[in-house]
Order: sequence, then C-alpha cells, then structure tokens
Amino acid sequence: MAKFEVMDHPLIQHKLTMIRDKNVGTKVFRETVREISTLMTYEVSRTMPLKDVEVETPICKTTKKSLAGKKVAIIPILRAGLGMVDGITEMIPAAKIGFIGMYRDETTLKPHEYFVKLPEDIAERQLFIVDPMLATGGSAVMAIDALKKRGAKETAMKFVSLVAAPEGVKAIQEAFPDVDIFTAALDDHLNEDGYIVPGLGDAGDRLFGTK
Ligand SMILES: O=P(O)(O)OC[C@H]1O[C@H](OP(=O)(O)OP(=O)(O)O)[C@H](O)[C@@H]1O
Ligand SMILES: O=c1cc[nH]c(=O)[nH]1
Ligand SMILES: [Mg+2]
Repeated sequence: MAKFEVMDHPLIQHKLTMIRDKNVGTKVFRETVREISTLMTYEVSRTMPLKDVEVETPICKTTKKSLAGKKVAIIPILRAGLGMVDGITEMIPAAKIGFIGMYRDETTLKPHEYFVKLPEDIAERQLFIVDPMLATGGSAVMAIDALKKRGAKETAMKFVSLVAAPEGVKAIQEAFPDVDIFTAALDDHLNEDGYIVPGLGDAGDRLFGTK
C-alpha cells in the first residue's frame, strides 16, 4: 500500500482553518489555497530522488546533492485544482502542467470528464495530481484512470488535496493502491449532497467567485 499522509503542520492547520470560514472572500481564499499548496510541496516532494553533483564553491570543489532523474508534472483537476498550481510551481518552477477538466453531477455525484491536455512524456514524470477536495473520490479515480490510460505509472502518482473525506481516501486506495495520497485534513464524512463535513464548501465556487 502506498503512502497516506495528513499534513498537519501548525501553519497548514492554521491557514486551512482560516479558509473554512464561510465569511472569507475570494481574494483571501485564493491566496491562502496557494500558500497551503506551497507548504504542502515540501512534504510531497520529500522522496524526490537526488544525485551527486560536483560544485566549486568560492573555497573548494565539493560533491553535493542535486535533484535527479524524474521530472515533475502537476496535473490540476479543473476547475478547483487550478488554485493549487501556482503554489507548487513556486517551489518546482520547471514542472510541466497538464489539465484534466471534470465536473461532478450535482444529483448523481458522478464525475464527467470534459477536457484532457497532458505533457507528452507523462510516463517518465512524477505526477502531482492536485484538487483541493477529495469527497466521494469519483473525480480522483476517474482522473487517475485517465492518466493511466495515457501511459502514466501508478507508482509515480501523488494525489494532493486540502480536505479529504474518508470515503474518498478509501476509493483511491481500493482502485489504485500504489498512488500516494497527501491531504492537509481528513474530515468526518460526506453529507447527503456529497459535500465534505465540516469541509469548506464548494472549493471551485469559492476560488473563482461563482455559485
Ligand atoms: O470526490 P468527488 O465526489 O468526485 O468530489 C470532488 C470534486 O468536486 C469538486 O469539483 P466540481 O465538480 O465542483 O468542479 P469545479 O472544480 O469546476 O467546481 C472538487 O474540486 C473535486 O474535483
Ligand atoms: O465538499 C465538497 C465536495 C466536493 N466538492 C467541493 O468543492 N466540496
Ligand atoms: Mg465545484
């Protein structure tokens, strides 16, 4: 079984609590999602492979570590995943970015895919699939499936969310046991409308000011 990690660093908890508040407006919500994503990148990238490189300091030559091999692609699930991209590219500026457009039917809660545009070499990259909300897990499972069908490796995938429901974590783990899952919070359950409780509401609407 791959990794499942709740990243409960105090700064992350503090910022996430701020944006759970329904009175927080679009500007602060967007800025804070970006900040949390940057903080999460430290931990999500912890296992990135390193190689030895020679470097000449002003004092002497030495051998030190540098990132090796596998490059990163960030794959936001549209729309809400877009809110996490800038925070991650702040730390990994050379990452390529692919897009999977998906919306969840409000009645059936089933995901519908409407757009896919990926870097050509996803099979050779570590993939950070990002979406602030992991609810039933339907969207995440469909996105991972879309990536696998295009050659991406399950062991190279990390799913990164801000708020997850136990149902969503279970859905990914059952369908794709080799995908690592990182979340800033594991909440209680889903309500009858499929929203995470306590959650933070509809992340896409709060990020983009829609209803
Ligand atoms: O785990 P699930 O039950 O599939 O729900 C989670 C999905 O729902 C939200 O997207 P939404 O459909 O609201 O689209 P949006 O990002 O365009 O708002 C959210 O950003 C996830 O993609
Ligand atoms: O709580 C939820 C569940 C799905 N999508 C959201 O944006 N929020
Ligand atoms: Mg939405």
